[in-house]
Amino acid sequence: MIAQITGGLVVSCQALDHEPLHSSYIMSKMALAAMEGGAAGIRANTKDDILAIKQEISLPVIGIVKRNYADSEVFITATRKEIDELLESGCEMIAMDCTKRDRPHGETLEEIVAYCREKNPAVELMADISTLDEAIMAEQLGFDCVSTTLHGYTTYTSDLKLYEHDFEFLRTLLRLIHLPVIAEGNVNTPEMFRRCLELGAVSVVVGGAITRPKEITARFLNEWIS
Ligand SMILES: CC(=O)N[C@H](C=O)[C@@H](O)[C@H](O)[C@H](O)COP(=O)(O)O
Repeated sequence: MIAQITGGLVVSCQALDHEPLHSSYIMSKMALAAMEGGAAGIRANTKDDILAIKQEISLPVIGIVKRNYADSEVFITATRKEIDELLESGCEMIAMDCTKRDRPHGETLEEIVAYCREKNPAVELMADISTLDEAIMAEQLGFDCVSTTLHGYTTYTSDLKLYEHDFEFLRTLLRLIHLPVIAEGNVNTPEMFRRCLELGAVSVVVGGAITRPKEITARFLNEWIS
């Protein structure tokens, strides 16, 4: 999948159960619109959404399952249960939280990576990281690529945004990490997308700016109110 998305745009088509567009059918049509617009791949949440998307389009899919657990802050593909669901979805790549935070039920990241590799070695693995240390850990654990997904979304990075200081965090990863680096998180404009590729990101994942019309509407209004 990495070869297919290199130099291209991956569109994240996600709507959680509290969001207005929550529906596998709507996500499949979002994915179709993204494909017709020229996207190279799709990122999607849940087995049901991925199955619906795969019925509609032929693009490769990065699959995740977001699920909250009482005993952990990890919510993106946290345990073997989510890996099983994604392996049944037919997605080409699985993205999972690659932070050092404790996972639900005491499962470890090493165990989950080994489990997934054993069950289907053809499925590529993306490490969703928030810091440089976590990206280094992803290399040691044998992930196929890293994505900046969680930069700004862990308690210890919550005051940061990916685009700050001309994508300083992304530039640091590109200098020090040998795995392909994907830019993801708050890439909100075509200019930001271009900049990430110019800097050397292998690909860019864009979500809300394309597929979350509620957020887009609010952004327009915030411009006037503030
Ligand atoms: C932190 C987290 O839960 N990120 C999620 C990861 O799959 C999605 O909610 C984001 O939409 C995706 O990362 C793309 O980012 P943005 O929507 O900012 O372009």
